[in-house]
Amino acid sequence: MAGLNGGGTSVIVRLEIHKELVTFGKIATAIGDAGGDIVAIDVTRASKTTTTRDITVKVSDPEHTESIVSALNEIPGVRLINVSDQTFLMHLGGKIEVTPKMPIKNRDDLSRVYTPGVARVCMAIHEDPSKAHSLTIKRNTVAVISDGTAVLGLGNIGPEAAMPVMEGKAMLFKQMAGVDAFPICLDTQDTEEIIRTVKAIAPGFGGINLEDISSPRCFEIEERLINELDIPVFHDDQHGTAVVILAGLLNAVKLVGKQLADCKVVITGIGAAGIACTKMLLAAGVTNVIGVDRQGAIVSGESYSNSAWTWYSENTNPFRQSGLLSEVIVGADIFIGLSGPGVLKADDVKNMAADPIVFAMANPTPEITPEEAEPYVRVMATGRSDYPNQINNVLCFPGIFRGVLDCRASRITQEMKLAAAKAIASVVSEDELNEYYIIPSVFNHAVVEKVREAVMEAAYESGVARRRNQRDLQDANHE
Ligand SMILES: NC(=O)C1=CN([C@@H]2O[C@H](COP(=O)(O)OP(=O)(O)OC[C@H]3O[C@@H](n4cnc5c(N)ncnc54)[C@H](O)[C@@H]3O)[C@@H](O)[C@H]2O)C=CC1
Ligand SMILES: CC(=O)C(=O)O
Ligand SMILES: [Mg+2]
Repeated sequence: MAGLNGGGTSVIVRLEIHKELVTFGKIATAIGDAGGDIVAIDVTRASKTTTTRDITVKVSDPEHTESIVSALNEIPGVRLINVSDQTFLMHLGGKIEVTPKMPIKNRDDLSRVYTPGVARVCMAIHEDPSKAHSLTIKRNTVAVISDGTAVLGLGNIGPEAAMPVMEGKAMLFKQMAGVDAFPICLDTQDTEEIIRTVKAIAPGFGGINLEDISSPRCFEIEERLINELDIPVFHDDQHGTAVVILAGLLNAVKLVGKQLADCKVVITGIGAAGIACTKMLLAAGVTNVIGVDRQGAIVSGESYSNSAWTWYSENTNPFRQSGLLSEVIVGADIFIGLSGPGVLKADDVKNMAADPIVFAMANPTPEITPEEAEPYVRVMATGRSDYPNQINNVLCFPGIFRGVLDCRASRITQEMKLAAAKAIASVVSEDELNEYYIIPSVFNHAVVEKVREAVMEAAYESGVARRRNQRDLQDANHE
């Protein structure tokens, strides 16, 4: 099982090879024997006696790299010059940049994009602030904001360490949906200060994507910002995840011939994602949801210091099942993991109802690996890109923000989220649906467009869209 490095990591090994002492075949065999998979070879320098080659090798984790390096070090005639990790190389200097939309070629251009010409545009916005949507980057720009307290499943690693994830989200926003996104990591974990700061920077943005902020603080932060700002605020780990889980489940239950509303669902990790996912399932008609955190199942009648869990205990687990995950999982149709590595055991899957559906979504290491679950599971999904059925909020946030920016929605309603889930599920046709394909690929271009359309439609229906659509404009012309 690949660890933090992820299954697709590769390293580039630079070797100086003494031609008379060793053949490349011997080197390739040594790498192969150590379990490395050579994916590319480049000659970077050659002389009469030596060649220098960059060999790109797929590895599973840092220990694997070590064993390949020691195998190479033992070959006479080979000198190891350098080992570089491609993942780190892709992060050198960060992953995104700001580029102007037009060049400033002369003084005339300068006087338009900057002073004095810009002043007229400033005053137009001053007189009618809604013009900021059409005359500034606000129209197409989202802030991706984290305090670094719940970064992936890595925990409270701080704002600097959270940046690579936020930059990654910004890349995905742009590549998938053409949305310009700024990664912003705050050096405060104080709820009031976060709310104040986000409100203070909001004028330049058309939407706020909160990311990797730990629960229960994330609930208050999001709720207050939704109520106090007039642009959509969306905590991706809650709602993006819940939308994609529902999309996956709609297709998974279809495949196994069950009705979602009749299923017993056990969710482990009752934090940001677990609570939002539960709310989404309740909205979709599921009644028997049991939440399990570190101390066991959440049951009504118990007292919880976390107010979100008090709500949870009053609205879930109708049969008041108590105990550890291994107890409440018995007879469950669906397991959803939003907690941490290795929480679900193969025996637990064995004890589920027929045709078990397991979504083990902790990142980067899931609650159970597909290999462990394989003998007993019918449908298996993870949050990772190196296994089939990747349930990841990247299937939701680009399309949902594309939709809300395009119709200038003031908020994202439950109807818009349900519409997004159904849109994602609909990308997988009846003919295509199978155990290894319940959710479209992240690279399926149909996803963003379908989510955008469904979200805009629901926004108009919910009355939160502020930009008149074509239908309204036609009606207005006929009035
Ligand atoms: N695949 C995807 O798209 C997404 C996956 N996730 C993953 O879900 C996990 C949780 O994320 P958040 O809800 O944002 O974090 P969070 O910090 O708000 O909540 C995590 C919850 O899991 C509980 N937990 C941790 N270890 C546990 C264990 N061994 N047994 C039972 N409960 C345990 C914690 O007590 C906490 O209540 C992370 O691993 C994250 O990477 C989160 C969002 C999206
Ligand atoms: C995917 C994601 O947002 C997370 O694991 O936190
Ligand atoms: Mg996240």
